[in-house]
Amino acid sequence: AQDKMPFLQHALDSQLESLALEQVVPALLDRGFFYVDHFLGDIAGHMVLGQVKRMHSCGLLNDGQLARRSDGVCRRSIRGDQITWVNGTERGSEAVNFLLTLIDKLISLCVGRLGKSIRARSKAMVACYPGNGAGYVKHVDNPNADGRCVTCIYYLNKNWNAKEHGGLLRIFPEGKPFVADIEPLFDRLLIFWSDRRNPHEVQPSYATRYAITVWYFDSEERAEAKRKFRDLTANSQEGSSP
Ligand SMILES: Cc1cc(NC(=O)CCC(=O)O)nc(C)c1Br
Ligand SMILES: [Fe+3]
Repeated sequence: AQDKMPFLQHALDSQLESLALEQVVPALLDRGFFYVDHFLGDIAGHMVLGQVKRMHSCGLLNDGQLARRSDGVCRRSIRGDQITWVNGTERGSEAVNFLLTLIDKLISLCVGRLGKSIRARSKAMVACYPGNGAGYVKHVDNPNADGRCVTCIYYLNKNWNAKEHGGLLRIFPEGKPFVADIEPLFDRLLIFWSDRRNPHEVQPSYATRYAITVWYFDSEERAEAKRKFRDLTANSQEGSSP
């Protein structure tokens, strides 16, 4: 089927393959995170940005869901992003879908060498920090083996200047004497282990800050997490019946 593939598609695939094998895998194994600029290229990148802006302008991005405290106070300051979840098949998210297929290809090219069996991912979370100084407190994406093993974030912010706009993603690599400050630049793809190796925070943002995140599941860990969850709810059922 290779010879049937148009030249461009073939060239694209081999570019992704060398990105995966020569850059992503070594960086993830050595440092635990990696980012690449110009992932889609200007034209496709702008198409994704346009679709995200349209989602934002038609009010699709709601305030990030927060577990309400017992006193009902919603810690808006903890998480200031507005989000929506897309799977890419919705009308108006075709460019987002194209992005997701490329990230899927890139990750699938890496998994063999990462010693992980990644066969599934979350839907895509489209996030917007409105630029009112909101950020996201330091946290670990997957602190308790819920199955998420790799976090991929695609940034969409043209002419971002952290000195003026803040909004840095600061990663605190576990056990390392340094932090990594990553600017949320247009057409930048960031990949990192979702577990305790990479606590991270979004510093207060003073301009509109868009990002699209997907989480890839390690199938063993995911199955184990589901089993634990089933037991948990099963027990709680027993507990509740008189
Ligand atoms: C919903 C949700 C969002 C995020 N987002 C970030 O960490 C921000 C990354 C960035 O925009 O640079 N993390 C978790 C663990 C959950 Br859950
Ligand atoms: Fe996070």
